Amino acid sequence: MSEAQQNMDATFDHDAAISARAIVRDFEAGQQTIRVLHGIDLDVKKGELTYLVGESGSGKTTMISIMCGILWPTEGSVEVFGTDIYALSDRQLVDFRLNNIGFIFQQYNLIPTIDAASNAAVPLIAQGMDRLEARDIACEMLDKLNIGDQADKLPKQLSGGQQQRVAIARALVHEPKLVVCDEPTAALDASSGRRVMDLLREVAVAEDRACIIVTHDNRVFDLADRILVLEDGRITHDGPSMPEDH
Ligand SMILES: Nc1ncnc2c1ncn2[C@@H]1O[C@H](COP(=O)(O)OP(=O)(O)OP(=O)(O)O)[C@@H](O)[C@H]1O
Repeated sequence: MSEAQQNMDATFDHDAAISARAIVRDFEAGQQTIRVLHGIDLDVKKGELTYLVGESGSGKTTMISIMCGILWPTEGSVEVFGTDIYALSDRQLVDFRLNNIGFIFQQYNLIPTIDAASNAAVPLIAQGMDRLEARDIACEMLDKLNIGDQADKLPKQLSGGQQQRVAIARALVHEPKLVVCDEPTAALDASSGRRVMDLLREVAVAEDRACIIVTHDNRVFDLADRILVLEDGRITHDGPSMPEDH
């Protein structure tokens, strides 16, 4: 192990759900290189609902994409449940994500040709579960999200908020240890938004699990255990509630 690797290793919090160190991310824009993240150190603790909050363009989506193994950092390292994810092979990383992480993104990415229950069952089927058994479990999750009666409908027959709840069911159905969400309540009214956050807490937060949520939604800020504020690619606040000047 190199000296640099040893230094990096010493600084990881191996007991965290996510431990990110010195994360830099650059994007090429024409002739220019734009630095979007400026050396972020960040731990997401098990048993907590953590929010990542910040203005549009501050780097939130970039940061969570790096933390869950779908966007390589330009510099830095990320451990998820003690595994250095960018040291894995591509195949190992795909398997790691499938078995450990549930995603809820701004675009719901539902498969248009299959119904809501089959969409929600996708992670279980990918893990090898029998289709009918997977569908039953998916229907239970749709019920918890108050859209059990929409199970047989295609995505295009659902409203935006209903499609979002199918995407949420798909993220939670295989009970992943880490749930990563980008604006999960954006398309929902206030009471549905709080219900989703309650469900995320119920399913995604436990002694050995964690959930990190990017949100602008000040209607649900009081439901977080911990709030991180990102400004221009740097963490400027880390505490149990929003800073007073926001
Ligand atoms: N693939 C890309 N190529 C070039 N620039 C990018 C790329 N992805 C993101 N950016 C830039 O990086 C910056 C941060 O983007 P990011 O989506 O992470 O912000 P955000 O805080 O999630 O914003 P929002 O709240 O609007 O979703 C923006 O200036 C964006 O234009």
